[in-house]
Amino acid sequence: MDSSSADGARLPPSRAGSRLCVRCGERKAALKRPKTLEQVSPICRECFYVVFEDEIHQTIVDNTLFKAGERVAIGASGGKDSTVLAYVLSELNRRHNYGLDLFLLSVDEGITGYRDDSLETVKRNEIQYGLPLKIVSYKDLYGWTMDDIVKAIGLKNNCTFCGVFRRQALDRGAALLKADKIVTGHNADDIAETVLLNILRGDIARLSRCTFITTGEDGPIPRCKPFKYTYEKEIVIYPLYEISHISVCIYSPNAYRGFAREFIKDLERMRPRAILDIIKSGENFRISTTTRMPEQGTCERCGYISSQKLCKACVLLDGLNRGLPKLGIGRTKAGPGADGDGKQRAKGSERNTSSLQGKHGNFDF
Ligand SMILES: Nc1ncnc2c1ncn2[C@@H]1O[C@H](COP(=O)(O)OP(=O)(O)OP(=O)(O)O)[C@@H](O)[C@H]1O
Repeated sequence: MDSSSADGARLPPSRAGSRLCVRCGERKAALKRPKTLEQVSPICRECFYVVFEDEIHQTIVDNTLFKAGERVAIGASGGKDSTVLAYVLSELNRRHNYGLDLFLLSVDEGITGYRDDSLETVKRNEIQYGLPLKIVSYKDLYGWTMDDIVKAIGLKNNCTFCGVFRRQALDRGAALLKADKIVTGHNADDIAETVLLNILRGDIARLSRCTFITTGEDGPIPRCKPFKYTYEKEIVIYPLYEISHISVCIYSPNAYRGFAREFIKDLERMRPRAILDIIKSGENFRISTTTRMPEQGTCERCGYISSQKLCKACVLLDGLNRGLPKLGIGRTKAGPGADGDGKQRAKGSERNTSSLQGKHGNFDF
């Protein structure tokens, strides 16, 4: 796979041959860990695998992410993060006897030339890792593919639909699997970006929860992020063998998140710790007691978690089915789920946390 984005991690050949790994002191150093460039570098490949996996195990243990006997659905997109997550989690489950039943769960958004390709990767992973795979599709769940939605609405707001539907589709797929938890491949870079984006949008509700390693404990199925402290650059250089499918969604304009991403990459180049520090800043934000937060309830129509009378997915679907696809797009004071008179559940909340255009339509996970 192309690891060029992990710039600086590999030692140039001349220096690689000349130094021993600072961890084992035996093998030749092969790379500088992107996360700890200055401190514990350079190390050999074998030691890199060990520290990479050990850190994830430690994150799982320190945060009590799982209990023995749980059924865990791995959100598997076929991309690098979730592919590495599926591999590492199945290894750690075996090695440390977590006692988990692991499943791959994929959402087929119906994006021709993108998701159909990456689903092939997930199908290969099903065999390679011996994990049962469940695929749920927007077409089956909502009657619309993303290709249909883009035809109806164009490229501008399509990420909003995709993000909202995917979130719920993962919940629905996990319910079909009778899963106790969903894990996703969101990594430290993703979380740092989301902290910044929520600050830039003044979205206090999301800012307060976007650094949580586990979310949705009050919802149908909690979600957790075992890669919360794992750097993207390390995920890129980790794979023991080729991950052939890395592609970018053909419908994602991605502009705003793209700026945040580039900004964080620049900071990381100057100071690798910057990513962890941004996450820490997000964690340490204290919300003023006068800030009223949205009240969590359930959607009157489909029963899914919602801070409005109707959940965002139902509002968006309503618009699509009524030929008014823009209904529910945008951030209105009344909010998409508000009833006719604009009444919300979030009494006087500073901001309605409805649709925010972003990588996945909002800056939540
Ligand atoms: N279509 C999907 N089906 C199942 N899970 C998904 C899907 N899309 C995203 N996810 C989950 O959400 C996580 C973050 O998704 P995102 O689209 O931000 O991709 P990413 O950061 O490029 O991750 P990946 O490399 O795994 O695609 C993924 O790692 C995966 O766990």
